[in-house]
Amino acid sequence: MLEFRDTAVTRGDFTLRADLRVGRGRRVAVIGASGSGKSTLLALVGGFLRPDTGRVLWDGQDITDLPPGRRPVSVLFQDQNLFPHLTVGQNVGLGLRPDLRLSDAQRSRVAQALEDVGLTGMDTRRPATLSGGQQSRVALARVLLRARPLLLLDEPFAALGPALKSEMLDLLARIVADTDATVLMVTHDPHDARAFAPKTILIEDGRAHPPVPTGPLLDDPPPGLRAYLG
Ligand SMILES: Nc1ncnc2c1ncn2[C@@H]1O[C@H](COP(=O)(O)OP(=O)(O)OP(=O)(O)O)[C@@H](O)[C@H]1O
Repeated sequence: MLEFRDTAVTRGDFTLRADLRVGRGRRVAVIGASGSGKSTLLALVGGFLRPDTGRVLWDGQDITDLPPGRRPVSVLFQDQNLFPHLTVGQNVGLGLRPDLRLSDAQRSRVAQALEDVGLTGMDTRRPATLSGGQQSRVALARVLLRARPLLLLDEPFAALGPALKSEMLDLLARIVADTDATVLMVTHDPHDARAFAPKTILIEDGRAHPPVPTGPLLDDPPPGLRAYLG
């Protein structure tokens, strides 16, 4: 379980507060107006920001003071962070070893991850020679290989068209179900939230609210969220 315990962080004149729990293996959307603090919430989990007060816990263990690399977390941002000079296989292999000195068994795992995301045989290509959707798959394969229990997604597929985006969300949901990962996904798109996340954390007026069922929240949104969703 992921737990924010009376957590608060201030950035400039903005303060975000969170006191909530997300169960293991749950998929949760994070929704709120622009500038409401969605990326800030994820940064507290990833360890890119430290709270001014309160604690962040994973499975009862206090991770507040752990640096990002020692947290049980992997992150997928919109900018997929693929290295252009490395091949697809190497980009994925980075999920296992940053120095890319992979054993034969690790190479097999890279090949398997590429197969899982539908990119069999593409391991020697460079990212620039792939479509946007294929590049997203490479980034997803790398995240899968890291196999961390907590997955943070910040508008990961926003640059893709609607059909491709929904295909990627389906793929992600299948893979997440297999791995029992806990997922927090920032999205501006209510369709994505409904399709992917049974529950949603609403961020409003400087507060991240405990997760509530996504459908009812979006069917009858509070005024601020209604204005934002249009
Ligand atoms: N480095 C910073 N210094 C000062 N204030 C910051 C900094 N980064 C973010 N903020 C402020 O924190 C607030 C929350 O930002 P955050 O990026 O978490 O919002 P968001 O909900 O992810 O927004 P968006 O949907 O536009 O990406 C904003 O009001 C922003 O101005």
